[in-house]
Amino acid sequence: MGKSNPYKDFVSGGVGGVCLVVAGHPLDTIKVRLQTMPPIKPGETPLYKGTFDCAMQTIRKEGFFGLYKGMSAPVAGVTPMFAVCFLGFGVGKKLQQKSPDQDLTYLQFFKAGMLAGVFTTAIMTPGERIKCLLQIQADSKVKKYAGPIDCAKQLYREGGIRSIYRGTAATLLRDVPASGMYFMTYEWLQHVLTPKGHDRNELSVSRTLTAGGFAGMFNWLVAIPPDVLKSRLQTAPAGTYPNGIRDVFRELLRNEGIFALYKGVIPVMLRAFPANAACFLGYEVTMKGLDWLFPE
Ligand SMILES: CC(=O)O[C@H](CC(=O)[O-])C[N+](C)(C)C
Repeated sequence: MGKSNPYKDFVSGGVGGVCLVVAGHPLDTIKVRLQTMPPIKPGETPLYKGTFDCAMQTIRKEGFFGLYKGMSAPVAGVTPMFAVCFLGFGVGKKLQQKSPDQDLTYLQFFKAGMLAGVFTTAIMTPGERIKCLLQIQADSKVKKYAGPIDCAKQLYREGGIRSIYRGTAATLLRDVPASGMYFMTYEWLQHVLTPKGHDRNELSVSRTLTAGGFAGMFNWLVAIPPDVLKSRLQTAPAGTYPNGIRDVFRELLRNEGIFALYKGVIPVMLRAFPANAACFLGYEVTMKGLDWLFPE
């Protein structure tokens, strides 16, 4: 990414977000279902044996578009969220530069990414709460929520704005370090993959996809433990965890052990690469188009 312009960052980030959702939602559904399936007692078989089984059961019972359940909420939420995220990253970079052409260190990119994580929380938290609740409604006969708007209304009726924003601390815990990792990895790989004597703006599609895909995977390496806690907190009935994420963590350690923090890691990683490769490609292509239409 070159010099940042807040308007262009915002628009290109939004396009990146749409690309990310379309490429990644099916595996996100599997991830949430694996993370929130009921714990098994000795002698019982788990609801899903793994990623493949969860995908097959979903397709068999709900059709292929069962994997796309709850997608309208992320498209509506992820588009502005990625717009704000890339805007936040641009602001974070600008705040650390003494002149617009000054190169940043990787630590500075990490800090700019952390700021992006803070920027996105106001949109991310309700979006994730609604998305997770819709994704775990597997059976259409016992559907509690008709869709994202209905879900938001019911949550508001039940517990006001606090209910809609349940999981804010968990979302910050996930996204601040993860966003730092995300942007730092992308910047680093772009630098590494740019051939000597060339400009990073000339980077090929395949190299942009590679840098974006790995940025997504490194983001999730950091994000997945708080994400497991967040998904459980956001989908539990009201009052289950009076002390929030700490209670979820204690319960998880007691009942399932530390490795449960990496539940759903396979679908997360399978989704992370294509989704974020698509996201950064969407961002870069849009940015190039905007630079062409509105040169600085
Ligand atoms: C945790 C998360 O939402 O990660 C985003 C990438 C993805 O795979 O969805 C990146 N970011 C946290 C920067 C929004």
